[in-house]
Amino acid sequence: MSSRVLLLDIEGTVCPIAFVKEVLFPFFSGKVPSLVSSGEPAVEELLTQFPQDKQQCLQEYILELVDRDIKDPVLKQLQGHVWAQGYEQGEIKAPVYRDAIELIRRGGEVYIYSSGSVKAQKLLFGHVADPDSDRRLDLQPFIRGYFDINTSGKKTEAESYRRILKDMGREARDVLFISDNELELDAASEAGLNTLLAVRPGNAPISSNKGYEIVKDYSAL
Ligand SMILES: CSCCC(=O)C(=O)COP(=O)(O)O
Ligand SMILES: [Mg+2]
Repeated sequence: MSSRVLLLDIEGTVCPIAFVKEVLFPFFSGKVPSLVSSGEPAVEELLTQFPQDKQQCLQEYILELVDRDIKDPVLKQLQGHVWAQGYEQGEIKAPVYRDAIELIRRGGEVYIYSSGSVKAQKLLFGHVADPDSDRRLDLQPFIRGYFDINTSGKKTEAESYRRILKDMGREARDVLFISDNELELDAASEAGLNTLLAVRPGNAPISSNKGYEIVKDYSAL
């Protein structure tokens, strides 16, 4: 398995779901009032992409998207913009699992595919909490490429994985996709990728009837 190209999900696969739901999302939600009134051109440009009938109640609309964990491409870009401040000011560090850090550092071909924007992904892997000190680790040099719902489409659609393979210039049989989400594995399998179901502490219970091979520890990969 070590020669395979790896395509890794983030939330529930390389870091705990709680980091996204209890740290990143609340950090963003707390900044929404100042975000919508910031007048920053880049932010304004994104806000205008939300539906016309939501323009009068943008704050409530954005907070509802976050609460319902809607994978909206505009929301994901706004989140990346806000999280940048948190990472750069040292308020946020990403608790990537120790065995995921080792897997990524091992020097194989590693790609990331997350609903979080490419900008948010680069921030996360550039600001990883060192499990052995209070320093931060930068894993970006070990990652070949990043894919998100803007670059490649929804993670639950096979076509998205076909686009990713084309961008990587790889055959499906050479790529191993690891995710905690069986719907994502369904789509990746339909596109012909190899798959593993990540089972980590804090993940939602898995449905027992799909039969995906499970991985609980990445040290054997
Ligand atoms: C780039 S970290 C933020 C992750 C995020 O916003 C999210 O919605 C989680 O999606 P994933 O596809 O990584 O499960
Ligand atoms: Mg996930």
